[in-house]
Amino acid sequence: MFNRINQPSGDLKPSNPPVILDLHTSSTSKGCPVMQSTMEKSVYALQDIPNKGKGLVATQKIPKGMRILSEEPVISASCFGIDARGLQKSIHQQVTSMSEEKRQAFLSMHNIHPYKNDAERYLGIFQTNSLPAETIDDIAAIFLEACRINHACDNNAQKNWNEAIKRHTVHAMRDIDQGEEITITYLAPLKPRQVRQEALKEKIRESDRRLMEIDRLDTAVNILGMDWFLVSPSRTLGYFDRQVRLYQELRREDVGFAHAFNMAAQLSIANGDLARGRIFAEKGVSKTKVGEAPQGLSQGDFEDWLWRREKPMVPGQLANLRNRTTFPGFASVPEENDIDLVYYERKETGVFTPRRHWCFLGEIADFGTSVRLQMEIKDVDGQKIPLYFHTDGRGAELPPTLVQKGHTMAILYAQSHMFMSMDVGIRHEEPRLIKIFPESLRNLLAFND
Ligand SMILES: C[S@@+](CC[C@H](N)C(=O)[O-])C[C@H]1O[C@@H](n2cnc3c(N)ncnc32)[C@H](O)[C@@H]1O
Repeated sequence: MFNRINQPSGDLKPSNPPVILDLHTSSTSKGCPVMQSTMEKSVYALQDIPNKGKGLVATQKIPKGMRILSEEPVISASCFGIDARGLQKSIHQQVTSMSEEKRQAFLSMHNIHPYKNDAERYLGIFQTNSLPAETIDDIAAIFLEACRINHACDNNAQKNWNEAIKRHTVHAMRDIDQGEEITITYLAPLKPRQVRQEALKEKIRESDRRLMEIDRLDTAVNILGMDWFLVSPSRTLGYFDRQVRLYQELRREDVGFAHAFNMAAQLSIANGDLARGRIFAEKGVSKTKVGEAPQGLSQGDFEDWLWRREKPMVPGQLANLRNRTTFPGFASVPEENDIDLVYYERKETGVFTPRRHWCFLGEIADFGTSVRLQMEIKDVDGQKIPLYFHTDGRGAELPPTLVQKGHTMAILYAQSHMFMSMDVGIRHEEPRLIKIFPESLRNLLAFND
């Protein structure tokens, strides 16, 4: 079997003087074509690095925590349960079915293994460069850009396979200066499945502990009753301070996070501290995902939108796809674990059911199938979210001709779901509630207009 794949072995050849190559053009340099990354704007370039071959170098200052790249594999293979011949065949097939541009980029990668033919050469490149691409099962993969990152013991970036979006991501672990090489560590070996599962469970337990503490702090404020902001203001302010920190630790700077700032603003203003009140209110607003306010509405229609007043539909009236109450962006769909009374009402039986219809529209930006159909979809605000099919057919019930990039999904009663990876998206379970339009979202809105 091949080397443990996240530890490419090093050979220290002297290299040419540095040549900066923009990874985001389709130009070639020294027979080394490069691929377009998923990022809008590159923050790195491929460059010759003395004694290391090539590597990625920051083209601008990269702040700590920033996602440097997010990339899908071009080749992947299981490390276990396949013999060397089977692996070689699989890699060969994948390389020969690649586009010419990708194949050239693959062939320009480093290879420390001798070879006598194409199949051996492709396998050698795979073995020299592949990275893990599966959290649970042992899949290794080639990423044309991420695999160019060299090792350092004091690495400034961290690699990670993100199971929710099925992409390899690299984040800055500290501020990286312009011109500095981006490095990761190769040394963390893949741990046995049981250890990784336990680590994942521990991560979830830790996250649950923080969420429960946030909830307890909410309860503590509720117990104070109507006059919560007058009772022990500094202690109550401490509750919100703690909530904000917990949200930061959870990396969930979303609605709850903004709410904690808004509560701190109300508390400060009620106690005459207008300076803090204003700062907290501004922070609360800046942390809130703000969708577009509709343009060009009459005063009456604007007020209807503002207060979410619904006008009764007349029979035969076509739905207005621009109506954000009925067709909300992802930031406004209800959370799965909250009972949002804007969307749900309680029936006499005690069960909550949708009080009205809503339909989430999102254009397919990308899709793939491994265990199940999964997509990356872009909503009306341009937000990209993962969509996973947990239907009985795991997405196979959808006509393949319709599952195409650029087509638009319509999902009735969509809810947001937090996956184990902490990514937030849609977990879709009911085939009858989904429809695909063979049109871009932009075209649908244009037809609507
Ligand atoms: C995954 S590749 C990294 C990109 C590679 N430098 C290239 O030109 O494409 C791994 C190879 O890079 C080289 N390498 C990585 N880190 C190195 C280091 N710290 N010192 C020397 N060589 C290194 C070794 O040759 C290793 O086999």
